[in-house]
Amino acid sequence: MNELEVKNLELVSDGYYVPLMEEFYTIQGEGFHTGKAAYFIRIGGCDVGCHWCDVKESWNASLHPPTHVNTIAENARNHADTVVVTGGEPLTWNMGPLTKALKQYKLKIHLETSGAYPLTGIWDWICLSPKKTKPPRDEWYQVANEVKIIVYNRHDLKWAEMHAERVSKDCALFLQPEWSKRNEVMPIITQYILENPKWRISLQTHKYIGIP
Ligand SMILES: C[S@@+](CC[C@H](N)C(=O)[O-])C[C@H]1O[C@@H](n2cnc3c(N)ncnc32)[C@H](O)[C@@H]1O
Ligand SMILES: Nc1nc2[nH]cc(C(=O)O)c2c(=O)[nH]1
Ligand code: SF4
Ligand SMILES: [Mg+2]
Repeated sequence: MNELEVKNLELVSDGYYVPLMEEFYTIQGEGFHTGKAAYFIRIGGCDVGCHWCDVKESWNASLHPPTHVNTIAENARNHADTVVVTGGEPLTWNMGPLTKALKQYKLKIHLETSGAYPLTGIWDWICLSPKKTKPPRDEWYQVANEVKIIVYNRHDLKWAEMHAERVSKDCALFLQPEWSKRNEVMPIITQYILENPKWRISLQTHKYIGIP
């Protein structure tokens, strides 16, 4: 690490600054809230290591500028009443300060997480997307509002059921094709949902319509 990278990591250590990769106003493309306008806040830093991750540029936190949570909240308030905090893995960092700053403006705060790290922050909606390389910590199962399993092959359906058994009874259950395997896994998913209708399909609709 060079001097600048070390300095950046020092700034983000308490959660008042976060490594901000990008922020953008778009339409939620996945899961329960698909189709809803939202302001996305993408935070850098992740060492979960999914080989098919579609934002690998987010992984190295020190490449993304430490940004004060009040600046992020100020930007967000001008766009939509819902923000989606994603990454990277946002829970790499203490999410207390960022969620508190967003709440000043009465924004609804949605989270995309793997659940690999401790729960911090105040959330209105939690999408838990478990990963085999670093499975969710116990505390995430009771608070997840939806679980979204990425299906890369047939074995992921067994993996999906393991998580379905652990979430609350109101938790919505989604199977989402891994993007590069979508043509192969779509028939497997559709057949599985017809036989197991507690599951729903989640497509990455933003990729089909060509928006961020
Ligand atoms: C990029 S991740 C960031 C948030 C967090 N690290 C996580 O994995 O939940 C956002 C969502 O995209 C999903 N995702 C990432 N790469 C994907 C891919 N190649 N195909 C389908 N979904 C993908 C993740 O499972 C997660 O639900
Ligand atoms: N439109 C849109 N919807 C999304 N839902 C989850 C996303 C993510 O990368 O976390 C995402 C994304 O990157 N774009
Ligand atoms: S946990 Fe999320 S951001 Fe991290 S590698 Fe996996 S999909 Fe990508
Ligand atoms: Mg995405």
